[in-house]
Amino acid sequence: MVEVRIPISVSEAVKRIQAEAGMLGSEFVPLEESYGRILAKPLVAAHDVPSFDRSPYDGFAIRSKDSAGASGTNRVAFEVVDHIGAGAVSGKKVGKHQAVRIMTGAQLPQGADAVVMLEQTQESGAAADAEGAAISAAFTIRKPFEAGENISFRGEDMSSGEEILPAGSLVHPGTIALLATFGYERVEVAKLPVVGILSTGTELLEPGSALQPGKIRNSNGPMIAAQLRRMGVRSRMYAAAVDRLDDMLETVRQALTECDCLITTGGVSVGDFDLLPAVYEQLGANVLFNKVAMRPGSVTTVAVLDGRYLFGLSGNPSACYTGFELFARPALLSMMGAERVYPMQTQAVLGEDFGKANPFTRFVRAVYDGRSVRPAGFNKSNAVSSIGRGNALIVLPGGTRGFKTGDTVDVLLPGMEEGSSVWTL
Ligand SMILES: Nc1nc2c(c(=O)[nH]1)N[C@H]1C(S)=C(S)[C@@H](COP(=O)(O)OP(=O)(O)OC[C@H]3O[C@@H](n4cnc5c(N)ncnc54)[C@H](O)[C@@H]3O)O[C@H]1N2
Ligand code: MOO
Ligand SMILES: [Mg+2]
Repeated sequence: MVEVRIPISVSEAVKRIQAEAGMLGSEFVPLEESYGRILAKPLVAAHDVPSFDRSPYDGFAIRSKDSAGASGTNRVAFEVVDHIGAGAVSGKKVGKHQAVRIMTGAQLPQGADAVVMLEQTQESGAAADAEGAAISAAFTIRKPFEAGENISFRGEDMSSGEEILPAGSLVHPGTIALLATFGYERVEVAKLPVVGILSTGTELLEPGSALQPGKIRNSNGPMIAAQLRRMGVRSRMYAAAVDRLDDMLETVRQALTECDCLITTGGVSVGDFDLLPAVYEQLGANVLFNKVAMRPGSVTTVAVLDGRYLFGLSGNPSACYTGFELFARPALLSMMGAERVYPMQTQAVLGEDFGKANPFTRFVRAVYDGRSVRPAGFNKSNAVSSIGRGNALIVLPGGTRGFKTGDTVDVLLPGMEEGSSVWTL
């Protein structure tokens, strides 16, 4: 008798998995190695940014009150008493009708409360500064300035003590800029899970091998390694396992002593050589589910043993890809305390009819161009082409109807950093 499995919804599957996520703890890494990691602590501003009032323009720092009454017919003149670039601090205090020639980023001199852009002045009386560079000794303006005009104020970006990012944030290039701003040489980030990958199937050959009758090359193993890498996690690749229970059990047992999580592919369905169900049983693992109301990947099985996840992804490549993004990735991110564990979602206009109805929720490998989305070709569970061509997954809820060109559909965007091929703005 073939085992009858009861399918659960995708969201119930995600919920059961997420409920099991244990935290991995944290470690310190050098700033330059923190890219792609998850912050273990909130990032709090250690000082005001900017930490001094500064000029946002190349121009002249003046006292605004001296500009009162300036107009096209009544130009007001200033004497230039100093000349500073960013990094320099003027020792002068700006007095009545005086100005300091100041470049973008330089600290505002004492006494000044406004900056006149170079373009807003008419310069006269050329002279030279200490280094011999030409400066204008005087200039006139034709409009009054308000106190605070053209000033980048201390603390306007961030004020000391303010929480800028919560714990669980992904360290992206902008985060690196923040960390550097506050002088972090080392950053406290979540430990990375050690993730094992075991491809199962007597039919599997390594990518370097010539094809043989009845055999195929193992594409799931390298694919999962890359899916992990895309989220900053390195993997431990186990040699593909033939479909023999004792060997497989031994490899899985070994892997569980070395890894926080083991991802297997293949052998989770009801076939005579689908041995993962027996492996889970022999290990005494707690199987969270073994059937999900989704296509592809309905046979995806997830179990836990001693706080370790066992992801039994389907052997079919499209199902394997989808199962990783929907189930394994969020779980691994939760182990790292990440804030945003689920794939980026959007909605788009369907660019092609999708006639067939299906009672299960479908995840169709697709190409998304920023506006519309269309299936990426041959789209069966065993397809490799559509995962290779696609950059998105169309989500078609289960039901009795098909979908038409122009329908608005939900879209998942794994690997957002890959970007778009068209400029949509
Ligand atoms: N009688 C039934 N048969 C099947 C059912 C079912 O419910 N009843 N489910 C089907 C569905 S749905 C799927 S999906 C597959 C799942 O199969 P398994 O997860 O058990 O995986 P395998 O049987 O090992 O392999 C399936 C398929 O994928 C190829 N494969 C396996 N590993 C890899 C790899 N590392 N790289 C590339 N391709 C791989 C394998 O050669 C098979 O062609 O079961 C259906 N059957
Ligand atoms: O699990 Mo299968 O991929 O639904 O076709
Ligand atoms: Mg099978």
